[in-house]
Amino acid sequence: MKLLADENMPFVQELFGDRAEVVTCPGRDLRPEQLRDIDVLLVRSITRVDAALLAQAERLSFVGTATIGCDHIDTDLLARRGIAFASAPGCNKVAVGDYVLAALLRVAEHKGWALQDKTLGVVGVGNTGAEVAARARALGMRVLLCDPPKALQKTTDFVDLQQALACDIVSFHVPLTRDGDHPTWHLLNRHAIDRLNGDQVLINACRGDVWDNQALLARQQGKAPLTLVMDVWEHEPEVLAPLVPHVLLATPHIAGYSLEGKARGTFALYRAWCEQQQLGMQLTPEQLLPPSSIGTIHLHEAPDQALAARLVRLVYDIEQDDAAFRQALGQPGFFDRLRKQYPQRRELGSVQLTGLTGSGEALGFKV
Ligand SMILES: NC(=O)C1=CN([C@@H]2O[C@H](COP(=O)(O)OP(=O)(O)OC[C@H]3O[C@@H](n4cnc5c(N)ncnc54)[C@H](O)[C@@H]3O)[C@@H](O)[C@H]2O)C=CC1
Ligand SMILES: O=C(O)C(=O)[C@H](O)COP(=O)(O)O
Repeated sequence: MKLLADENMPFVQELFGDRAEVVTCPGRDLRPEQLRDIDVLLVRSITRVDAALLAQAERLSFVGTATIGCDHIDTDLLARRGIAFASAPGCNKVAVGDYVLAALLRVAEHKGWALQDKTLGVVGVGNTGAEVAARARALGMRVLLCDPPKALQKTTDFVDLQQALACDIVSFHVPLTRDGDHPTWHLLNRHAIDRLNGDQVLINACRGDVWDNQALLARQQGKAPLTLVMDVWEHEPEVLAPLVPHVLLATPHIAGYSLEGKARGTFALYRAWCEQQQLGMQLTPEQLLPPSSIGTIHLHEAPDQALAARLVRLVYDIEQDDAAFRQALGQPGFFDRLRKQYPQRRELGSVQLTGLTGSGEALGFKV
């Protein structure tokens, strides 16, 4: 049994190594001939799995992506060819929650805002969007939810996109889709961008193509620029460089890059593959993770916005990611290099709060 995995996927050897010969490679450059003798293919979001890539993959019986998004996989093709497929829904939703929480706190500092007076619109209320909504409520924000596919099921109160786009801060958490009843490609188009006011904040931690980046650049070069947080970019790994100086926080598609999130991603594929092979699992995700270097923090006051910002920064400093991005921008291959060499990042939940913990748990910490 031969397994080929993206080199940026941790714990593959630990999980699969006893049962398969594991080889790794850069996911962006995978070529059809490399799949000739491969039984199991494990990828991340940068590998397009389509007819061209699988043209010589005659032995392939399992494809897994250690990601939430699946827009890079031709799942119909896999089904037609009888190749089992697994993704990792929700694997890094906590990391995305941590990222957006850190972004909200930085935005508030930048604008001098008390977040409890502000409204957040969440566009796409699945695993990551719900996580973000919960963190924002813990900060005392009013949260409006926009999810037309879910609104059809009427499970809770939803607003339409126009209402969501009227919020002080709008955070996007939709899959990238180009057709169907609710396509998300350029959901934030020129028309929507033109209707926003200059005091508003937009966050994109889902897929770059959900926002029209050229239209945003035109807006940012005008009289009333928006405050932008961008983890994802149209045409990655390319970035519309002139847009970057107009972005408050710019990062290279790492919102989901906690160690825990990556471990859960690989583990989800391990579980699916074990089920397909009718094998028992030899490890749990917890066994893969080292202890957090911070450990426990004792609080003498319940976290308000300022203390929350300090606590979050101790565990995840989003400004460091932004600074690394700006420093490397323009260097050849900078986007993928930053992702490949991304420092080990732990989730807020790896830190235990004791004492006056207040909303600590809802913010994502362990209490
Ligand atoms: N930047 C990063 O590192 C990460 C990015 N992602 C991206 O975020 C996306 C969302 O992740 P999850 O929340 O886990 O997915 P999910 O599938 O749990 O939720 C997506 C939600 O979006 C809703 N939706 C679909 N079309 C919509 C539309 N036109 N308007 C409003 N809502 C719409 C769906 O009904 C669903 O509730 C993923 O598909 C992935 O592309 C996910 C993880 C990390
Ligand atoms: O899970 C997703 O969907 C993501 O966007 C991933 O967190 C991105 O990571 P890579 O697969 O691009 O390494």
